[in-house]
Amino acid sequence: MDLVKTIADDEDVEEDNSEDESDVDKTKPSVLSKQAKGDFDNKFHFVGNIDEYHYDSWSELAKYVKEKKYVKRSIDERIAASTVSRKRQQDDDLTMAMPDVEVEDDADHLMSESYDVVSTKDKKGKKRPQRSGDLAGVKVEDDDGYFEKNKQFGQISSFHQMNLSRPLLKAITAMNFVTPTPVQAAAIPVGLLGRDICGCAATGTGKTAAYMLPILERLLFKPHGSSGTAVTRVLVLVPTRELGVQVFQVAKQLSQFTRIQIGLSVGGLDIKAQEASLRSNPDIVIATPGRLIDHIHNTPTFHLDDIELLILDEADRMLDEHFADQLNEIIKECSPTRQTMLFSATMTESVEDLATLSLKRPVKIFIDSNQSVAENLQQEFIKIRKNQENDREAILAALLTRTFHDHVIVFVPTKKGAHHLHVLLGLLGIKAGELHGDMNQIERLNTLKRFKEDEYDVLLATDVAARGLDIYGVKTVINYELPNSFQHYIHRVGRTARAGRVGRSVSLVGEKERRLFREIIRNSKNPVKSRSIPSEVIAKFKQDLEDMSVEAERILEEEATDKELKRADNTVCRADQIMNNKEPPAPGREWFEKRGQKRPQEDQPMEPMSGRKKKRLEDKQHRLQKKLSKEVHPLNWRHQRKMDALQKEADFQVRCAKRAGKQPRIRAFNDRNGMEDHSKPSRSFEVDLTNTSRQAVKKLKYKTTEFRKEERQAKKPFFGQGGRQTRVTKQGKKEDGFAGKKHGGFAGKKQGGFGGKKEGGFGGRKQGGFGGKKEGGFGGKKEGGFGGRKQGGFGGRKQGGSGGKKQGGFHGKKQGDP
Ligand SMILES: Nc1ncnc2c1ncn2[C@@H]1O[C@H](COP(=O)(O)OP(=O)(O)OP(=O)(O)O)[C@@H](O)[C@H]1O
Repeated sequence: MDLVKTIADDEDVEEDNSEDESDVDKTKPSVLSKQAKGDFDNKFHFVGNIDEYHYDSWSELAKYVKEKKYVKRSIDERIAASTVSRKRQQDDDLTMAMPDVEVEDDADHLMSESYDVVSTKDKKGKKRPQRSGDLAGVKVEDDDGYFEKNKQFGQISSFHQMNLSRPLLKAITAMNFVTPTPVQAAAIPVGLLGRDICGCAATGTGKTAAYMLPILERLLFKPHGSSGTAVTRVLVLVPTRELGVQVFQVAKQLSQFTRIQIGLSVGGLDIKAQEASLRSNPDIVIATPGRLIDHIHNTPTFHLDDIELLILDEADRMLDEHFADQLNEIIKECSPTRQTMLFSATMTESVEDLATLSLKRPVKIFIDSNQSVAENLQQEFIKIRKNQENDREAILAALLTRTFHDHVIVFVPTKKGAHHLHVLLGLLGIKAGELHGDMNQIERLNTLKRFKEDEYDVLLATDVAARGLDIYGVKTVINYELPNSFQHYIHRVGRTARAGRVGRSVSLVGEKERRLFREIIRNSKNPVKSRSIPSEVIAKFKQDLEDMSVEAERILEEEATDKELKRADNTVCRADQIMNNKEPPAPGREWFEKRGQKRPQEDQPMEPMSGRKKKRLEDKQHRLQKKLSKEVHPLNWRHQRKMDALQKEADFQVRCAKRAGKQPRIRAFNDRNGMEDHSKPSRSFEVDLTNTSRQAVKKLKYKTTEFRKEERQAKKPFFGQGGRQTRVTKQGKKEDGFAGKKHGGFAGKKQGGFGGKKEGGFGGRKQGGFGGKKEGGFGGKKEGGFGGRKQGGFGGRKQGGSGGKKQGGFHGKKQGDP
């Protein structure tokens, strides 16, 4: 019998400290073991080097980027080609001129930055603000009782005190985060408690990790939603695409040792890849409002019903960008029992309103209202005098060539300006990239990637990069011109000196920007510096740039021509597709706002509509349908329109022919048409007969004469060479007649008559009678008779007969008979 062997006292026992994981698992409660299986990556292995932990989040992003094959040469390629040919030309010139002499550049000394004068500008009579407490400048507000005070705040000084799971702590170490930043120390414990947060912290203080860590911890602690199936439980809303991509990368890095799924839904990236990702219901979705609404409406199985955590990042910017309606729509779609965290760099009134609407008894964490620049930012300013405005390019070139060589972001006011500077600096040999709204999202992301990976030394950007962008190691921010407001300035210079690192900003200040300059000085805690570049250096760079301006123009023109050609090519391709494509195009994506029109919200009861309003709406729908059918089936639509016109004409002819075959009706005059009393219409005939007053007799006589005239006219032949009557009867005055005057008639061939083509009658086109378009009789449009529009007879509008408006007969307004 195999008994368990006991160990003898003198026996040597080999020490085995390793735990048998499977045994431990068996002793664990089932929920925990399930969690362990689900959350820890079984393929995980320890690595020897900490650098190996660093996660390449760009590769994760690759699936959302659909690379297009661009035929056109990139601007960098053009600059490189030009530089090579210029250098070759210069070498040739030099060899031809002085074959054996070594040339020393006289201007070499100008390249040394030691010639620049940098002086400190001290503020008069202003004391530096005092730091108070351990975490300077951090406040937890309890202003009006709506926000609750965070009692734990200030007690936490390390991530290990926060009860975070091991995979998260490991990721934090891998990202080289040693101690939490103030906003993280304050927000993470509150977030873990499941409380709503309204956070306000300056730019670059680590807000992303402050909300992402509690999210990840919650997902690890409670792996699946209440239903047990994969559902999207966390939604992070950000205002810009770049920020979305960045938050996605941070989230990926923090969750690298877990199995948490993260999806990205931002504009400009491949929509199909996003749809595929969202259909699998990732745990976290990071989105910009517009694209998210698109997916809610158009991606099957994707919805926000199971959202447990909603994050509104950079809320002030979202409200600035007029996302308010979209935000409301999204917030309404989320479950009302969710936890919400709102973060904003500034606490504006509209942000407070949003907080009141979307948060429940939030804890307000107020670190800094972003009213000053980072403590370790060195601010420098270069004065540009009125006559020096044209020197900005030369000054920038001097700064980038002599002083700030790499990791520089230059903020330029316009997209065009950024592009122009890209070419100029490129020709000077500076490795620069541009980032602005004229580029598509893929180009923008590529530029960012190349700047982050040190392929570019300088990033020329518009304000699109001013907020939220976190690029590791940016040493200098240069403001080519100061922005419009102090807030914008803080955001721009906040791209450097982030998370405790040092940085420098250099701003070119013109005469018109002096007011903002003074405001910056007033608000700066540290003394600022003034830099002046010697005039000979500026002159040298000005000359260099001037020499290159022709080449720069040529490159820009060449690029513009290429673009134009490409556009024309695209137009031809599209036209070709439309011509060849018989199939109706696939139905467009549904969207809640189209061309400024808001889609009626399903969850709101429709207001009762008045009859006129309803009619107008129906008409509009009808018109839209017509337009749509035109867009979708252009050929069918044209055919339909022709058929409608023919049908109308045929109906009209039938009606007229019927009328022509009948004797005109003898009617009593209805005094309702005259100026009589409208209140007693029914007995007017009797009244007329019995009324023996002088006025009544006169009137009756007049009417009888008129009636006889009409009768006589009616007896005249309707067909035949008719033409318009010179003497006008009931229908017209001078030029009209019932069946056209000169060229009219019902059946004329050339000059009137039925079916005449040129000057015909019935159906005549130009001067015809019945149905004639221009000078026709019956139905003529311009000078026709019956139905003529301008000078026509019956129904003519201008000088027509019966129904003519201006000089018409029966209903004529101006010169017609009654
Ligand atoms: N605890 C930490 N220790 C060290 N670095 C950190 C820590 N937390 C965040 N960082 C780093 O600080 C930088 C700024 O973080 P983040 O982008 O989250 O700031 P932010 O407040 O969201 O800024 P912005 O308002 O500009 O978007 C990042 O590079 C991040 O890696």
